[in-house]
Amino acid sequence: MTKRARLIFNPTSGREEMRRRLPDVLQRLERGGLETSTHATIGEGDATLAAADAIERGFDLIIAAGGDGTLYEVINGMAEKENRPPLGILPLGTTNDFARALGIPRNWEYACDLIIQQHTRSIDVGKMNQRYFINIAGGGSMTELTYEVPSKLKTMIGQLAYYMKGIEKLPRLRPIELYIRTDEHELHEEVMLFLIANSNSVGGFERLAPGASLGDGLFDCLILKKCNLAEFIRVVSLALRGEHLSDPNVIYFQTRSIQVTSPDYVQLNLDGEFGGTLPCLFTNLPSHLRVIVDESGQSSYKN
Ligand SMILES: Nc1ncnc2c1ncn2[C@@H]1O[C@H](COP(=O)(O)OP(=O)(O)OP(=O)(O)O)[C@@H](O)[C@H]1O
Repeated sequence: MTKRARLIFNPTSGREEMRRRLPDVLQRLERGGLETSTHATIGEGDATLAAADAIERGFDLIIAAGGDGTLYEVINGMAEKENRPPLGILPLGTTNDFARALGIPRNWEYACDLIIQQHTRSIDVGKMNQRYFINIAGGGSMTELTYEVPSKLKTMIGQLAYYMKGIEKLPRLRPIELYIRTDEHELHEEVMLFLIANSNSVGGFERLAPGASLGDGLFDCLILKKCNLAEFIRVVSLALRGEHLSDPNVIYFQTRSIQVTSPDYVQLNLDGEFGGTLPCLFTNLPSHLRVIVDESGQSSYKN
C-alpha cells in the first residue's frame, strides 16, 4: 500500500544539494511506494512547525533532509506529540553527526533506498527543559562555537568554518562554576565545559563518548575540569583518539537524568544549536523515536 511521506528539507543545507536533487529524490521515493509531498524550510524554527504540522495531518512518515540543525528542529516538532511516525533522514548538511551515528550514508540514492525499506530502530531522545536533542547537549566556552557560525558561511565553506571559529575562540576559554546533581552523584566543580551525550558520534570526535548508545536510556556525561590552555589542548588531542576518559581533568559517568545549575551565565548548546541558558534538567526519554536505519550494516550503532 502506498504510504504518505512528508519531506521537510532545508534548501540552504550543505552546499544547497537538496535544491538540485529534489526532483530525483521525489522520483526515487515515488517509485519505492512513498507518495511524498514537500516542505522547504524558510528559516530558523520552521522545520519544527512543519514536523508538528505533518503529524497533525496524519502523514505515515516524516523525512528530514538537511544537516544536524534541520534534524534537531524536526525532532523538536515531533517529540511532544503522542503519535510519532517513523523519521527518515537524508543527510545533506555540512555536519551530519547523527546520521553518521546511525550508519546512514551521505549518498542520497542509498539514503532514499533505506527510507523506502523502512527498517526502523527505536532511539532515546534527550529532553532539556522543554527542548529535545538526539546527539549531544553541553555548555561551557568551547560549546558556544557551533551556532555562532552563520548558515551562509557554512554553506560556502562547509566544515572548514567550524575549525576557523574554533581557533578564533581558543584564547577566550574561561571556567564556569557548576552544581551537578543526578540520582547517583552530586558535584560542585569549576569546569571548562560539560557534555551530555546521547549518541557516540559528535562533531567529528567519533570517540568522544565511546560508551554512549542510542538505545540504552542513558546519557554519557563528560565534564572537563578547570585547566590551563596546554592541558585543554592535551585533553582535546586525547579525545580525538578516544583516550580522554582516564585523564585526571575529565569526569565521566552515565545517568538517566541530570540537573545542572550555575551562578554564572552559561549558554547551552543542543545538537549544535543554541539551547537557552542554565539552570536546566536533562532527562533521557528511552526509545522515544523510531528512526529509519540500515538493517544490514549499522557499523557504528551500538545496542
Ligand atoms: N531557508 C532557510 N534559509 C536560511 N536558513 C535556514 C533556512 N531553512 C532553515 N534554516 C536554518 O539553517 C540551519 C542549518 O541547517 P542544517 O543543519 O540543515 O544545514 P547545515 O548548516 O548545512 O548543516 P549543519 O548545521 O549540520 O552544519 C537550521 O538550524 C535552520 O534553522
